[in-house]
Parts: sequence; structure tokens; C-alpha cells
Amino acid sequence: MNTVNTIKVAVLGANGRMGRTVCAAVEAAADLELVAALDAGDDLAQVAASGASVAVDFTVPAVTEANVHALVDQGVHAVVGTTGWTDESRARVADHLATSAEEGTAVGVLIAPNFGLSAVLAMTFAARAARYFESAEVVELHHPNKVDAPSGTATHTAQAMAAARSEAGVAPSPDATESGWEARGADVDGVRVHAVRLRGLVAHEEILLGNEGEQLTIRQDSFDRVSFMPGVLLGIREVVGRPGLTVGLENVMDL
Ligand SMILES: NC(=O)C1=CN([C@@H]2O[C@H](COP(=O)(O)OP(=O)(O)OC[C@H]3O[C@@H](n4cnc5c(N)ncnc54)[C@H](O)[C@@H]3O)[C@@H](O)[C@H]2O)C=CC1
Ligand SMILES: O=C(O)C1=N[C@H](C(=O)O)C[C@H](O)C1
Repeated sequence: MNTVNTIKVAVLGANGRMGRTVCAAVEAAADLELVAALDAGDDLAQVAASGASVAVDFTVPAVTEANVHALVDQGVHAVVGTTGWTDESRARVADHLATSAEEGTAVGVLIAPNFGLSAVLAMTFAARAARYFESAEVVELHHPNKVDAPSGTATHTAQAMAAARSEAGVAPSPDATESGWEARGADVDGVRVHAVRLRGLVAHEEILLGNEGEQLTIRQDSFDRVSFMPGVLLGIREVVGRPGLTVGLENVMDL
């Protein structure tokens, strides 16, 4: 039922695996109203025309930045789960938001590589633990329909771990590899990230930390896309009161 305090929500990528799940979650939430469900080929002008104050983007890495700029131009807050973001693309959004605020329209954008509570906690714990171990590697495991690798979650995790290790003056992980580097995964700021694609999986991450004689393994599993929904709904409710760019749900959760 429509109430005065209802947040009107548009979903971009509404026909996709995540988009369909988000539409159902928004429709089931008493304080949210789904007013637009758009997919490839639809005119983004429909977002503002629908009266949406928040748009949720679960599309593809190739289009998500352009979508966010279009939403900011329309004065619509954005909750973004799509991967593929870089320091440069995030900086362009932050600049756009600053300009928009100077011109009198304060818009909030939340970009989160993972909205699952277990993943957000795993990333946070990994960043805290990273400086206490000589070796640190990340393994991400996903369904085989995923188009990007390594995952946004694994990249975010490795970057946070690398920053914590660098700040603490930890030496690079020991590694005597002389050949076969392609088997050692991607190098994300000095942390090796390995990507597995396997039928039957949804989204999983394992962070491996090693010292002489001991290992810490931090693992999280999303068995179903409903696991991302509490985080997405929290993002929708919070972004309207957070002008500017927020990166990572951990900041919304005050972790
Ligand atoms: N942050 C998080 O918690 C999560 C992030 N993801 C990320 O979300 C993204 C989407 O994942 P899936 O739903 O599995 O992919 P998907 O391929 O099932 O869905 C993507 C949808 O976007 C649509 N699309 C493409 N271009 C568009 C455009 N210009 N405007 C509107 N819609 C457009 C496609 O037609 C498709 O329906 C990926 O980048 C994935 O890595 C996925 C799960 C959780
Ligand atoms: O494509 C997916 O499925 C997922 N993508 C995100 C990522 O790349 O980290 C989040 C989650 O892992 C599911």
C-alpha cells in the first residue's frame, strides 16, 4: 500500500538475475514502492518520469557508470551493485556529485561490491587480519555466467588487505615462483586473487592468511541471491540521507 513515507524505487537491469530478485524484494517491503523496472534498450528518462527518488543498478560493467551519471543528472539517488568500477570511474562520479551539490541538488550514490552481510563481514575481518600474516591470498568462486573476473568483492577485499599491510609495513607475501605466473592468479595491489567458475555455485569467497605453522581462513558463502537483499534494502533507505559518494556497505553499517 502507498503511504506518505514510501520511497519510490526504480530498478535498472530488472530482467537480470539480481534485478528480478531486487524487484521482488522492493515489492515485498512495506516502506518501498517499485515504480519503474527498466532493462537494456529502455529510456533512462523513465526513471525521473516515474517519480523514483532512488534507482538500484544491477546491470553490466560496461554501462553502469553512464547510468549513474544519468541518474545524478536527474537528481535521483543511486544504489549500485554492478561491478567493474575503478578508482578513476568512482572519482568521476564523486566530481559529478560535488558539482551537482554546488548547483543545489544533493544526490547520494552508494556503490557496494557486495551487499551480503557475510561478505561485508568477511571483507572487514580480512582487512583487520591482513597485517598479522606473512602470506595473504584470496580465492573467489562464482557461477559460470559471471562476465567479469576477478569479482568486485575479491578486488575490494584484496585492495583493503593490501592497504592495511602497506600501512603496517608488512613485506610482500613470500613467493619463490619463477615461471608459470599465469597459474598464480591476478595481482591486486600485491595480493594474489584466484577466480573459480563452477556450475552450481552462486557467490563465495575465501581469504587465506598464513604464518609459519598456522593459517587463518575466512570464508563466506552466498547460496542464494536473496542473501543480498537486506543489504540492498538498507542501501535504498540510507542513500537518501547520504549525499555524495559512499563506497562499500561497511560504511553504511558502521563496521
Ligand atoms: N553488489 C552485489 O552484492 C552483487 C553484485 N552483482 C553484480 O551485479 C551485476 C549484475 O549481475 P547479474 O544480475 O547476475 O547479471 P545479469 O546478466 O543476470 O543481469 C544484468 C541485466 O542488466 C541488463 N542490462 C544491460 N545493459 C543495460 C542497460 N544499459 N540498462 C539497463 N539494463 C541493462 C541486462 O539485459 C540484464 O538483464 C554484475 O556486475 C554482478 O557482478 C551480482 C550479485 C551481487
Ligand atoms: O556476479 C555475481 O554473481 C556477483 N558479483 C559481485 C562481485 O563481482 O563481487 C558480488 C557477488 O560476488 C556476486
